[in-house]
Amino acid sequence: MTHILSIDQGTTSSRAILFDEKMAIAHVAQQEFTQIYPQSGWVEHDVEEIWDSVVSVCNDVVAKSDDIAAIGITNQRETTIVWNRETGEPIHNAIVWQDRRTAAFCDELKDEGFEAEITQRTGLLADPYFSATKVRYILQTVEGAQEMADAGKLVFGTVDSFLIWRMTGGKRHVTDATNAARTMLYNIRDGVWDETICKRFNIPMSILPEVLDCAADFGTTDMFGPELPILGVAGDQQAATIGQACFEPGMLKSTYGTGCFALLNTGDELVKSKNRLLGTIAYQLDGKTTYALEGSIFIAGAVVQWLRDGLGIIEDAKDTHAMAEKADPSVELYLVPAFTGLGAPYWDAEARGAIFGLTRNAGPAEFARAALESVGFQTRDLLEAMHADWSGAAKGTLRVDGGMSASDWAMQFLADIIGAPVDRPKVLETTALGAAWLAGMRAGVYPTQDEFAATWALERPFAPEMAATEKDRRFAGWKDAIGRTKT
Ligand SMILES: Nc1ncnc2c1ncn2[C@@H]1O[C@H](COP(=O)(O)OP(=O)(O)O)[C@@H](O)[C@H]1O
Ligand SMILES: O=P(O)(O)OC[C@H](O)CO
Repeated sequence: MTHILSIDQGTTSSRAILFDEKMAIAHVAQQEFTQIYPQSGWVEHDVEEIWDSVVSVCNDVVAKSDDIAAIGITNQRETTIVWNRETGEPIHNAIVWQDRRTAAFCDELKDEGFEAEITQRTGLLADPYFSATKVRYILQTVEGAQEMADAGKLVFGTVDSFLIWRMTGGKRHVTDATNAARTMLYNIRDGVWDETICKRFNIPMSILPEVLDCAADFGTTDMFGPELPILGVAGDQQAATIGQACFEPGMLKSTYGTGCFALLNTGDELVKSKNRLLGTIAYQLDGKTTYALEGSIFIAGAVVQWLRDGLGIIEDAKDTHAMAEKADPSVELYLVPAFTGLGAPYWDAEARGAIFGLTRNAGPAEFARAALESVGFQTRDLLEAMHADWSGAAKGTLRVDGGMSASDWAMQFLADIIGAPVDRPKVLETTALGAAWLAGMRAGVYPTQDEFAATWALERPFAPEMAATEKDRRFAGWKDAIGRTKT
C-alpha cells in the first residue's frame, strides 16, 4: 500500500505520521525533546536534538511501509536556526518562537517608527515572536558570525528549511511561502525577501532560503533507503488550516495546543488589521497566494499543564473536565494566563499572569474551570478583533483542533462564550494531514483541493447554549481582568 510520510516538527515534540492512500493514519511515532530556558523569557532548542528526534521518529514509521510516495513537512514556525554553509553545523541553539530576548530591540523599532514599515511589508508587528530579530541577535552575539554571514558562509532557515537542508545532504536551501511569511523579512504582498527590512537588521540576503509554493519540489532524500521526494511544506498553523480544509474566504480554524492560533481565510485580500492581528499567508498553491488574518495566543493548553506541573492540582489534563463541572458557580475566578506576556490582540510582552475573584471558597475545581474558561475568553478576544477588521469574517462556524480541543467542557464553553457553533473534526491530526495532503496531492496520490475539502468529517458539533446576557456579563468580567493585568 502506498503511503505519505508527514513530519510534524512541533515546539515540544517531533512526530512522524504515515498516511495511507485514503488519507487515514496508518502509523505514528513521537519523541519529545529538551526545552532549554537559559534565562527568564528565553527559550532554546538543541538543533541536533531536534534533528535526532526527527530521524528517529521517521525511521520508526518508515520501517512499517515498503512504498512511500512522498514526504510532507510541517513545523513550529518562527523558530530560528543559523548554520554553516560548508559544514551544516548550527552556530547557535535554535531560538524558539516563544523567546522574548529581543524585546528591547523591538521597542527601539517602534520608537523609530519602523513598525509601520514592517506591518506594511510583512503583515506582522515589531515583536520578538518572529524570526528577524532572532537572526540579528545570533549574527551580533556569536563571535565572527556577522563577518561570516557577510561573506556568504552562513545560512538561515526556519526548522523546515534546516530539515530539508540536512535531508538533501545540503543540496537544497529552500522554504515555503507560509514559513517565509513568519520571518518578518518576507514581503508578503510582493512575494519576495524584503531588502529594506534586511538592511535595517543588517541581515545579508544571501543567507535566506529560496521560497517555494507549499506543494513543490523541495528536493529528494535517500536517508530512508530509496530516493524519496519532499513535495509539501507549510508552517504548522497553516498546515492545520489546510488540514481543516478552510479553503473559502471567511472560513476559520483555531488550534489549541501549547498556545492557540486562529487563522481566518481572507482569500486574495491581505487585510490590514486595525486591531493588532497579523496578516499572513494561509497557503500558496500554483503560484497563487491565499492570505489569512491570524490571532496568536501564547498560552492555551499550557495553562492546563501549569495546573498539573506548576500547581499539582490535577494528575492528567483530562481531570479538568470533571473539576470544572463540580466547581462552585458562585465563585467567579478570572485567570489571565499571561505567563510569557499577552499575544494578540494586546501584544504586551511585559504582562504576567494574574487571577482575580479569589474568595475562601476558591479551590482546585474553581482554578481548573477558570483555566479552561481562559481559553474561551481569549478566543473571543480574537474573534471580536477579526470581525472588527473584516466584514467577510461573518461566516459561522469555528473549526477546532489540537490537543486541548479534546476537552468537551472547554469546547462547550468556547461555543457559549463566542456565541457561535464550534465543530470538532474526526481527524484531530489536522496539522500532519495538511502537510500530507500537500505532498500526496503533488505526488498524484491524493485528490484535488475540492475533493479533499469534501472529505472533511465532523466528529462533534458544540452549539452555543449560554444566554446572551450571561455571556456578555462573563466577557465583561474577563475584559476587566485583562485591563488590570496589562502593563
Ligand atoms: N482533555 C484535555 N483537556 C484539557 N487540555 C488538554 C486535554 N488534552 C490535552 N490538553 C492540552 O493540550 C496540549 C497538548 O496539545 P498538542 O496539540 O499536543 O500541543 P503542542 O503541539 O503545542 O505540543 C497540552 O497543553 C495539554 O495540556
Ligand atoms: O508547535 P506548536 O503546535 O506549539 O505551534 C507553534 C506555532 O507554530 C508558533 O507560531
